[in-house]
Amino acid sequence: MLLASLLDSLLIKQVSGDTDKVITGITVDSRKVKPGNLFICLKGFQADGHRFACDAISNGATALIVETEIKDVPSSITLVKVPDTRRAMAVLSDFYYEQPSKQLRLIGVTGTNGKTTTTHLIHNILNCSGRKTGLIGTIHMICGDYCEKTVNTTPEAIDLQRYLHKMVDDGAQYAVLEVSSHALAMGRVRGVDFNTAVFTNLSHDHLDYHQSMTEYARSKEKLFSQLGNAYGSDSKYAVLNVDCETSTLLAEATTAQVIRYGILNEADVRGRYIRLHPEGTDFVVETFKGTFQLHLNIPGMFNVYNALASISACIAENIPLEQIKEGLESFKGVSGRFQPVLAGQDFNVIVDYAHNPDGLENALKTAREFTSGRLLCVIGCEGDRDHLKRPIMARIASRYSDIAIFTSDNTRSEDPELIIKQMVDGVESGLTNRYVTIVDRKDAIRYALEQATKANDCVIIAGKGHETHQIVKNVAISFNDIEVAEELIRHKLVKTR
Ligand SMILES: CC(=O)N[C@H]1[C@@H](OP(=O)(O)OP(=O)(O)OC[C@H]2O[C@@H](n3ccc(=O)[nH]c3=O)[C@H](O)[C@@H]2O)O[C@H](CO)[C@@H](O)[C@@H]1O[C@H](C)C(=O)N[C@@H](C)C(=O)N[C@H](CCC(=O)O)C(=O)O
Ligand SMILES: Nc1ncnc2c1ncn2[C@@H]1O[C@H](COP(=O)(O)OP(=O)(O)OP(=O)(O)O)[C@@H](O)[C@H]1O
Repeated sequence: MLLASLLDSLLIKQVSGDTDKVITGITVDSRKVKPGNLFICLKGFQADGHRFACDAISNGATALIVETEIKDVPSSITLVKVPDTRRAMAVLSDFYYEQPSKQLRLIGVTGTNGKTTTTHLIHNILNCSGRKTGLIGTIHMICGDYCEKTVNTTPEAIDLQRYLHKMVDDGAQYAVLEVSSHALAMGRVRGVDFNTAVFTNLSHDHLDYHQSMTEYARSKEKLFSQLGNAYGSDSKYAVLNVDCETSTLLAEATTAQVIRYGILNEADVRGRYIRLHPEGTDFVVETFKGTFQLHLNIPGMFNVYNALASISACIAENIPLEQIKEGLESFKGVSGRFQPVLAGQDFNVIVDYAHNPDGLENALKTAREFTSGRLLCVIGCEGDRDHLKRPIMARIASRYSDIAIFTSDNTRSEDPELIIKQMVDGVESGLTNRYVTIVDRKDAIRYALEQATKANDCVIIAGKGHETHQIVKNVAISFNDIEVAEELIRHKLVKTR
């Protein structure tokens, strides 16, 4: 694309140098620059991208977007100064990739918990009903047979627009996206034209980044206030959880039509007569379009909410109820979300991605529903992330399980022992016999599995779900809870036979 026409999309800029040149791609990472690329200098959390301008030029960048002055730039390099490079990145990427969100029906899902599950449910319903749909989220970006691992829940604008463009190229009609609060606060989805925005819930998390729950809620609000603003166009829907009080704020923030779902309160889409069992859930779905009986293959009350959210989003998209039911009933779950480990043992082992207080409490309460024996919980708290949730999560783990094993989880630059100590501080005084501390995660899992002796015992390994690494001293080490548990169970079985 010609640089001059790309720059037309930016309202405020100061340009020096030639704009009559072809841009071969846009990037924010000097290490990924290819000849002819436009390099955008972003101020990050650890580094300032302006510092890498020279590296970008050495790797072949022919134009730079900057926010602050940089010196010694060769005259052959076009320099474009803007007030905010992050905003410019979103606008340029949207334009460079031919505004793909305008060519797809886009459903965005936000909330503290349930984004990955709900997006996968919606994705399954739409694809099963013959509507080609792409997905972008914490685990991966998928479109048809194509799958790419993702780094962030919601990618930076450049990657996000590239993924959407690929979906358009592949003939997708829909895209379903996880929209994190970080992404909303940083403008990663600026200019993205959502048709439907879904809210799951809001509870304590990410307070290292958002500072307060009010600020956290305000960033979620952006998705709903943005609805209908970008490109205007036809009807937009806000799908809100009526049992979560933040929904009131979101309903006030949006001009879109609201569809409310829930269990406890009156709603447009409501779950009734719920029967929970270890392998799943049965319930009746009452909607303004009709009522149907549903069997879900994923357990837990929280998954009833996720299903209701996905039903509401699909109703907003005019999908017939029979097709919604079919898509939900054929859904087998998401990797690392309340995933049973089946390695020949007679007790239950579950790997779950619960990594905040509400998620952990839900996971433990769900496990308790079908555990008449001992419930053991392996749990750690991440380093360099929200310190405040550490004692709360330990309190929940020791309250709802018979033995909580406090261990490490992506400790990053922090001392694992110190994180565990901060967790222990949260255990209620009467429950100090309910926990042990084992720093090494594999040893912690081994201990939990050794404690499970009866068929009605259950081990829940929480926090890392599908992840395939542990970040220790800022270095990623290969580690997967499911594989580790399987290996240890087989070893235990060999020993006991
Ligand atoms: C805190 C945060 O959001 N960090 C994100 C950020 O990294 P950063 O700011 O540290 O980047 P940096 O290392 O300071 O670099 C600054 C700039 O210099 C560039 N650079 C850097 C080095 C170099 O040699 N050359 C170069 O050009 C970088 O590409 C970047 O543009 O930019 C990276 C690239 O886009 C992101 O992958 C990274 O997300 C990290 C992995 C992260 O953990 N983010 C979390 C907080 C996050 O965003 N989470 C939410 C989900 C939360 C949830 O719901 O659970 C998400 O959407 O993922
Ligand atoms: N609706 C819900 N309400 C509360 N907890 C939930 C809900 N759905 C899932 N959980 C819990 O949260 C964990 C993570 O679920 P999921 O991956 O779907 O959420 P997420 O919002 O995508 O999380 P992240 O953005 O961190 O990836 C699950 O393993 C489960 O323990």
